[in-house]
Amino acid sequence: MTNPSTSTPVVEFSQVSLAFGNLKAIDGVDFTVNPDELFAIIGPNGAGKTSIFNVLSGVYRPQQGSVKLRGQQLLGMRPHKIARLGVARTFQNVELFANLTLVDNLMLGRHVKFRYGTLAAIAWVGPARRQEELNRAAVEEIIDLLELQAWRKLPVGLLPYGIQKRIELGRALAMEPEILLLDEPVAGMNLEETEDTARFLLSIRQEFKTPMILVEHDMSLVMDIADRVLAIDFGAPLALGTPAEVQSHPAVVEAYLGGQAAAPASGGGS
Ligand SMILES: Nc1ncnc2c1ncn2[C@@H]1O[C@H](COP(=O)(O)OP(=O)(O)OP(=O)(O)O)[C@@H](O)[C@H]1O
Repeated sequence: MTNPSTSTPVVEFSQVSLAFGNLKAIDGVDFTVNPDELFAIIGPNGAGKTSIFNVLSGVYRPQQGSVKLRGQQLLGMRPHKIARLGVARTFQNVELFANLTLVDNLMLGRHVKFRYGTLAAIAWVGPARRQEELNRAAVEEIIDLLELQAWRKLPVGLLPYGIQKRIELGRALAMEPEILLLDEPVAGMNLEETEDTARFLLSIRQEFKTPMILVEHDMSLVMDIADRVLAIDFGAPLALGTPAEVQSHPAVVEAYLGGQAAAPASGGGS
């Protein structure tokens, strides 16, 4: 596409370093995420993947570097402001309102982004009413896309784990994010649930064109669906490229397997 707004990177993460005392959680990490891109970050336990998400969402403030969302500097902004600008996130552990239903959880995702004046909301007039109709339509579209129709009635805390993870994905999507951060979306899932999740992530990209950053230990998922992969270890970048390039990169092989065999294999426990 030639439209400049679509060729500008959505995320520019430049020379970011973050230390806790002597421990370098992120050490000179650089990457960009392009519109429509499904970008993955891999690395052994403690490599710094969640810290990168925490920097992107404003939870951690790095000592060095720059983090831009569509050209706008995010460093120094509070997490709720960054969320409202369009950085949405799912967590390693499901974080939903357990007593609320699917629709209410998704509507809360909308309300993070699309607020209106308190008076208008109380009086339920004009823009507030119109916005709420739009919110509801958007939520129904997500329920259809993620095939969640069967799970409308019960509080989400009573639903199977894999469904809760899917609802959490739906809630992040309900914010119509500029970028979706997915922290181990298939952790704890069986093979069928993992394959479903891969399918839903590809559908999200196709239908909503939402750029995503995926942090995941399941290498077969990353290799199957990511456009580009960044591998890190001890906070520092090891390799950046297509899944095939990164999988066979000597530094990546060394980090995962001590150089004894070829490439991060499929399955967890990386
Ligand atoms: N708030 C903190 N205070 C001190 N150290 C921290 C903090 N957050 C992260 N770290 C450390 O920074 C390093 C990177 O942690 P991080 O959670 O980002 O790794 P990760 O790649 O996400 O690991 P995992 O795959 O196990 O989730 C680790 O050594 C971790 O102990």
